[in-house]
Amino acid sequence: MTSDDDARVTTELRDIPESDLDQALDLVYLAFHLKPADKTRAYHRELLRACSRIGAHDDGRLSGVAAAHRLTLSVPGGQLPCAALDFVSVAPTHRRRGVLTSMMDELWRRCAAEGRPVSCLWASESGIYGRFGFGAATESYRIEIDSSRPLALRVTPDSRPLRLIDPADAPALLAPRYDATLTQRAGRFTRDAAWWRDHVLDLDGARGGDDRDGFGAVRVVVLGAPGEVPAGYAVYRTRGAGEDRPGAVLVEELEADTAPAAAALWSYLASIDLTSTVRIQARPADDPLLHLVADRDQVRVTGQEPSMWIRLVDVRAALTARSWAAPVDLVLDLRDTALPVNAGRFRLTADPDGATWLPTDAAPDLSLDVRELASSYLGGTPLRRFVHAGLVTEHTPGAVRRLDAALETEWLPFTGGND
Ligand SMILES: CC(=O)SCCNC(=O)CCNC(=O)[C@H](O)C(C)(C)COP(=O)(O)OP(=O)(O)OC[C@H]1O[C@@H](n2cnc3c(N)ncnc32)[C@H](O)[C@@H]1OP(=O)(O)O
Repeated sequence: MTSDDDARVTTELRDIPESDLDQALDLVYLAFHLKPADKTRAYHRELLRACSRIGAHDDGRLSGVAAAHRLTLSVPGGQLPCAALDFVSVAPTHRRRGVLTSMMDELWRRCAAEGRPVSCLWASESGIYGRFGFGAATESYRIEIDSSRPLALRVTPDSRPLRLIDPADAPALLAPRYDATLTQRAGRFTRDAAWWRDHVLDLDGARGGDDRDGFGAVRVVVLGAPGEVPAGYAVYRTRGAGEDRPGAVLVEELEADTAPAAAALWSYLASIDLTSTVRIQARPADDPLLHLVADRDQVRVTGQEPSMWIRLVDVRAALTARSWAAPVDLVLDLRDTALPVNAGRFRLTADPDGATWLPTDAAPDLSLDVRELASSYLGGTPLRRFVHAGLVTEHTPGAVRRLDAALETEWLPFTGGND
């Protein structure tokens, strides 16, 4: 026991009214040790204003904040309303006394009231959210291309023209190409024009924009003739060489509809004069780039980390909303301590036409926790990895293989670095 454990505080949970947005931001900056520029604060204010906002109060004073963006998440075969948790902060005077726990309970109530079967987040620390039933559901690679020499490729690049466009025109031009990725990969969010402008392209520089580690203004290159939906595009910034560092290209987003289109964009980015390295912040683990290069030593994976965590708030709604790659009929014994309404023994019957999730008394084929189910839900980590790790129990030999085959997706789920 530590002194942290002795006093759970009585927390009054209320909506944070618009008049208290600045007070809420002050608490967020206190918890995250931030001192943002005025335009960044204004950007955060607008983001927070659009969120569902939970305030924890102790003796009338704000001691905790949790906010949820109302987003739509792509899942295999469809899309689901999602509560994307953000701005989670508890005053240092009130930490480890159950404030976050009570805000999470309120979040579940709001998800049920608003019909949001899933919640998601980016974790500031990986140790926090598993206890609330979140599992890491998408993963991203950091990649570096050695562009001091031409990028050697095994496929012929798409020969259509590459054009630099005005970033202000990008939301309208890029949206159709991006939207096509929603059906291809789970783990992506639908975007409106404001989300493109402020969040993805950072046109006003409120997210750090023009001065990210010396990288300059955002550039947008598209592949394809004017008037047609681009076959691909890249959002990037560049930095000239300094005394102790090479000139570099920083890729923030790249989408392409075919391997030749991707090859054309990667070749372009790796051939910009006065740069000798291409840094890519977030790519899917199954990025074709890793295979289409002729010399794999030219492309290095420099980091690998969990990206988005998800929580199946309404397990039945989430499971019956996704598509299934193969028929499966199994009994699952599901643990869910944070949301016991999901817990129990259920028969999952699924095939490519749909799924049912019904309570049963039959003996289970598998026992698992809701957080492992979350990690596998989008087609990310196969459940057998958790069997190997001793976290999922297989009672019927072969059951986990059958469930993995049904959960599998053609492409791994991915959530980009700028979402
Ligand atoms: C989606 C996002 O916004 S991520 C950002 C999260 N916020 C931050 O990192 C800002 C700085 N930190 C904070 O504001 C707070 O410490 C928070 C929000 C992380 C935790 O809030 P608290 O009110 O202290 O959490 P609470 O008391 O409800 O703890 C619940 C449980 O989580 C555990 N826990 C809380 N924080 C952490 C942590 N950082 N690492 C590991 N475990 C943690 C507690 O020990 C407790 O465990 P128990 O149930 O076994 O006793």
